Amino acid sequence: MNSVQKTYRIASIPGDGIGVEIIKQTIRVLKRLEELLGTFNIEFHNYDWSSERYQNTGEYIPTGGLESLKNHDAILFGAVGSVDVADHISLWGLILPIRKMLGQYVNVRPIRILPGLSSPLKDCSIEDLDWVMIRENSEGEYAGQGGITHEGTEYAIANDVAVFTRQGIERTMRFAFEIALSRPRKHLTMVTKSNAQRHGMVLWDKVFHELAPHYPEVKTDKMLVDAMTVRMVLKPRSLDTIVATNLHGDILSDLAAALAGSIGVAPSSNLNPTRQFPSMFEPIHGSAPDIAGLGVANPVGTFWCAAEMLAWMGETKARSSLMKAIECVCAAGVRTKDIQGTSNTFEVTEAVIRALEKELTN
Ligand SMILES: NC(=O)C1=CN([C@@H]2O[C@H](COP(=O)(O)OP(=O)(O)OC[C@H]3O[C@@H](n4cnc5c(N)ncnc54)[C@H](O)[C@@H]3O)[C@@H](O)[C@H]2O)C=CC1
Ligand SMILES: CC(=O)C(=O)O
Ligand SMILES: [K+]
Ligand SMILES: [Mn+2]
Repeated sequence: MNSVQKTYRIASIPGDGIGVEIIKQTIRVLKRLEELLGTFNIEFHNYDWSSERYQNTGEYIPTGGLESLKNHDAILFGAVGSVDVADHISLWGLILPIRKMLGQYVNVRPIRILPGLSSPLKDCSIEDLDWVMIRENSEGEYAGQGGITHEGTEYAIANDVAVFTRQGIERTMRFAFEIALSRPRKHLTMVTKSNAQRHGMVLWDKVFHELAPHYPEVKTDKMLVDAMTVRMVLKPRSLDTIVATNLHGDILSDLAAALAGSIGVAPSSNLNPTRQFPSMFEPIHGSAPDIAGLGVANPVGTFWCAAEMLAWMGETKARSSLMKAIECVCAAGVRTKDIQGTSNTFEVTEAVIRALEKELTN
């Protein structure tokens, strides 16, 4: 080992359900990649923040936990959610505080049809679906403001207040314009529901139209979210980079993943573009209680996350090696059931490790 090599400190938070299974396998892949390349070291620090921990101790994140995360280069996250804990408790106990408190204000969700996979859309080729969704990740519909009055009575009244700030919108959109600019087609589609929601969404539209002239090379258009679902299904090729609010981006990215073959292959990067605090990389899917513990979860989305994490840390060669290995394994037909295969999580992982070995030891 070369002592001047860069060592990355990665916090790993497997969480719940299949999160535990896929993070374990992703760490195996990253460790092998580190050995094969020999150009950097990765130090993993495991955090047992889960619903089980919550049930035992009353908290997901212990006192000082968020501070300790800050002392890392990146965070690798699985999923949170358990049948034993209400979903709003688990989300607000773990994943949402990390995104908010670490300033991870954009969620970048690239999606395309990996080699060997197919879209459920008829006649949709690999070239037809290649998108990056930029989701606002710290406010909007998931701001967390609201409350309930007369709880438990027939007069119960509850509200969730969506919060849109000019700064929050603008920083997300600038990021989206930059991503659009970096892609060959330089096309950005902005999504809202500014016909029915007449304040926050209208501000969102306004900021977009103000910023567009500052990016003259980027072709822009605007969609209402309902019609956007139709366009994604019927005219996938007409889309490239997409920017949407927290809720819309959440929903549309699950649809995007399904259109590209499976929710199990889709990655997401919760980025703090200022780099003041670490960014967090997690597959877009949840803890999948219906298949948890069976060893059949698709690990590809989390492997792709690991590739994005390496790129974020500047390891572009490691990223391309890992993506190549993932694509090779998908193309060769070593796939889990959700993408029409018969292999399990471990077998797909082994195949990716073998592909890396083949690629990097010649
Ligand atoms: N960021 C996070 O940690 C997220 C957490 N959740 C939580 O996860 C729990 C389950 O949520 P659901 O709505 O069921 O969404 P989900 O994404 O966990 O599962 C939806 C469907 O996709 C399948 N699926 C998901 N990932 C897969 C993979 N890697 N391989 C093969 N199949 C896969 C599942 O088996 C299930 O049928 C809930 O508690 C929810 O709150 C949901 C989304 C994101
Ligand atoms: C919570 C959730 O569904 C997501 O971040 O995608
Ligand atoms: K996740
Ligand atoms: Mn989601």
